[in-house]
Amino acid sequence: MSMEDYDFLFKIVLIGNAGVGKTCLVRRFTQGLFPPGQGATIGVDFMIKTVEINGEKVKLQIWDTAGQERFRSITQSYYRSANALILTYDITCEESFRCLPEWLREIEQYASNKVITVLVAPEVSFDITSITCISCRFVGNKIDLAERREVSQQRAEEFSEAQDMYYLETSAKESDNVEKLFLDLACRLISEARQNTLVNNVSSPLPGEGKSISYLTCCNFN
Ligand SMILES: Nc1nc2c(ncn2[C@@H]2O[C@H](COP(=O)(O)OP(=O)(O)OP(=O)(O)O)[C@@H](O)[C@H]2O)c(=O)[nH]1
Repeated sequence: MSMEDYDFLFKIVLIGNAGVGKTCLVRRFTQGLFPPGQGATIGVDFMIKTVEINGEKVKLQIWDTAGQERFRSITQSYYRSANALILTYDITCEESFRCLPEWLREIEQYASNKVITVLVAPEVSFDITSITCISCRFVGNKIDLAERREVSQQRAEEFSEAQDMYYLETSAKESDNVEKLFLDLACRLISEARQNTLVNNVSSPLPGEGKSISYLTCCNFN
């Protein structure tokens, strides 16, 4: 991969319970489609999309992790070199929302210790007292199924405010807010890179490759 290919390269990792729609969000963004009969992700998968933002080429390496518990030890190893995490739940599945504190604990334990956001004490219903994390997005997917909604927008907003996380509701199926999710995140990462707040990382090996590649997080500081 030559450096001339892009001005920035960011690694974004999607996490959240099985079946919330992580793969569909990634495929909607990278391929512009809603895959039929999507099977569960096994371990970790990744896709790349290069976008242009304000005349600069931004390469997004998007890692789609399996939500199933049995893959957790594999997926955890991908958090550390992430520049951003997208924590996803399904608005029609209360359980996927109730598991969020567990995911936040995972982030605290396994993500980069580079502090960008300090999250404060959440609502009493959750038992996390404080957490630090890298740039995080909190996403409620499947808003096309509004009639089956189990988690109100207000509840999700309260949770995201308590955690100081940016919140967005999406539909991978209808393509609602999917571009916005990734492009806003890319903009934020560029501005963080410019402020020199991102650490240089070495990415995990690509599937099928036994070696690490050089990971350029920000080559364009002013
Ligand atoms: N109606 C609707 N269904 C969706 C949406 N996104 C995903 N789905 C469906 O939800 C199911 C699970 O989607 P996936 O993308 O495989 O979920 P995942 O989070 O990647 O699941 P794991 O790989 O097991 O972690 C599939 O049947 C999708 O068709 C959406 O925005 N709207």
